[in-house]
Amino acid sequence: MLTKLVLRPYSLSFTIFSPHRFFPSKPHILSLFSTSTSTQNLTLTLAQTVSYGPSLHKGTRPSPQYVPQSPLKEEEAEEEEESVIDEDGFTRVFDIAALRVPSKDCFPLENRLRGHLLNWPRIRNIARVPGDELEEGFSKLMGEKREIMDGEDETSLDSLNRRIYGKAEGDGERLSPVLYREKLVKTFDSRGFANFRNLAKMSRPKRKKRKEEQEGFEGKKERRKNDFVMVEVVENGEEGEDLSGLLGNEFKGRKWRGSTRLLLLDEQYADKGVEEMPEAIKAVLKENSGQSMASTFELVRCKLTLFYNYWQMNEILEALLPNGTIVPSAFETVGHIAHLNLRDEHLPYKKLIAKVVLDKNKPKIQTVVNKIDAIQNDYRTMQLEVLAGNCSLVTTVVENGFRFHVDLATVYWNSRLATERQRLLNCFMRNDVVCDVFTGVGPIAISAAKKVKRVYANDLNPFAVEYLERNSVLNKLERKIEVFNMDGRRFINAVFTSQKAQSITQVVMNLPNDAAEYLDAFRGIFRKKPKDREYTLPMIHVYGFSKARDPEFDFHERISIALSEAAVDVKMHRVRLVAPGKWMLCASFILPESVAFAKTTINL
Ligand SMILES: C[S@@+](CC[C@H](N)C(=O)[O-])C[C@H]1O[C@@H](n2cnc3c(N)ncnc32)[C@H](O)[C@@H]1O
Repeated sequence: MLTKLVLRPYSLSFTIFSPHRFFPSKPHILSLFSTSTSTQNLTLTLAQTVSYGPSLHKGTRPSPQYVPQSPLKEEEAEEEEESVIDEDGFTRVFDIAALRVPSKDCFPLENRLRGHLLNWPRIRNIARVPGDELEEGFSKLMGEKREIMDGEDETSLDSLNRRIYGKAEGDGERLSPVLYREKLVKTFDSRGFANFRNLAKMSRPKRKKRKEEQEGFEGKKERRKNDFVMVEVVENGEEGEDLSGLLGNEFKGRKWRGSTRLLLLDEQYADKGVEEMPEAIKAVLKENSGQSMASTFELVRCKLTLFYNYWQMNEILEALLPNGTIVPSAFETVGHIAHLNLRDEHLPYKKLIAKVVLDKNKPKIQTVVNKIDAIQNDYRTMQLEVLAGNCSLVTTVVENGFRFHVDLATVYWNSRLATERQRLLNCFMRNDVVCDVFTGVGPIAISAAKKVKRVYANDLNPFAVEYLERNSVLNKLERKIEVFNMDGRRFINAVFTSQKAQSITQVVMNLPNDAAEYLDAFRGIFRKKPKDREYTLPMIHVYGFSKARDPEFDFHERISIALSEAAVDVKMHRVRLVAPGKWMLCASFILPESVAFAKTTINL
């Protein structure tokens, strides 16, 4: 139990501090956590002592301009048209240590230091250092430089110097633009502008860059759209003056290092010096410094920034929802639609929850809906409210290799029945003829059509029938499916009193609320047929719900009553628990001869 508390540090801080940080009134930008330094420090201290890995309650916030906002009252939340999440409020900066090494040495070292590297979810423990990539030709020269340092070849040093410093400008190679700028900077003094008239122009940021800077917050947002992590080296101020104004941010610091990589070290080494590092790291540094006079490995301090995109859905919702609220963690998906089933306590925050679900599951999820009411109508369609994303409820679902177009506004679909449909399909043989009485958009009928001889598929809902026809064509099975649009009882009567009856071997009745009561339609269906001939009596698969203590017994009773037959040999299968104590069952049995040839029939 203690561990659970420890893993949820936010609950500690929420209990201790005022909840006013979570829900602002208008404007509708939702932020989290107070910025009060003492609060933050205490939160950090608590969090840091109790958990490993990144957390919204650890690290620091990058911007000091954060303004705490007043709580969002429930009435206001209900009025809310659209929730906008303050994504910047989720940015956290972590101080970590890293070994900066030449890129070519990186992978062997990664293997060697594996146990000491940062092991945070979704964070690569190797990071690039922007702006230190080296041109191919130049890296050759760098190679030569090392040789020279070992005292092997002096002419290469000359060539390198000429290239870097323009020592023999005019007689040497042309300087690269970067090196040329570097040279200018070195010779720049208070009279610099007189000597180098173009220098001011060169150091002025390009128009596009300037525009981005002016846009500030907006510009940054654009840059971060798909980013979730950023690693920056914290340059040592003593190393040299900051030339970024002249040379651009990429050339901050004057040391030219060539292509390097950062091996991010475990968070426990964040503030440790070389002496406090584990032996493995010390050994690597020692070996390297022994190899040449200028050590190429160095221990550096880094800032690792995690953005809104990094945090998972539950982390964001835990931070945003009031303390004690159960965080909605699961949802069903139907094609591009995420289907929530929110509790009453979530309703004031429904748009906010939907926005997070959308953000965290894009691009697969494009629309987030919530079920407004229990399914009550004849067509078993759901009353849905679109909470986020596009409003289209028409989508395409792929199930067991078949594609189905569905419009959740007008037809029934339940992805949770996929396994059951597959189980049923496994019961069918090549020679079967299947009769699907409550077919919907055809998930059973269409997949069966691929396997069996023929399918008769029926539904009362004209929209479902339209989609069934479309889906038959979409899956190139329209020739094997005959479609009907009538009430289930009439349909049973119509097919079993026609020539088709001879061939039908399987009947599927998937309308769990009422299907058992439709079984009376089978009474007397063969009564007009000569008794001396042989008939195939179909296997019926009928679905039903039961809340009884013995659901099988209860459902069996209902079937017997509907068939007016005391004992029926039934095979029961529990499909799934649809609610606490409520089972969905499938009963399979061969239609009893006494029922098929009964003299009494129902009135249609
Ligand atoms: C639970 S859905 C099952 C659909 C399909 N078998 C599936 O697995 O997705 C029940 C279907 O029965 C249809 N239905 C409801 N009452 C009906 C009736 N009296 N006659 C025929 N179809 C009916 C509904 O329109 C709905 O498509």
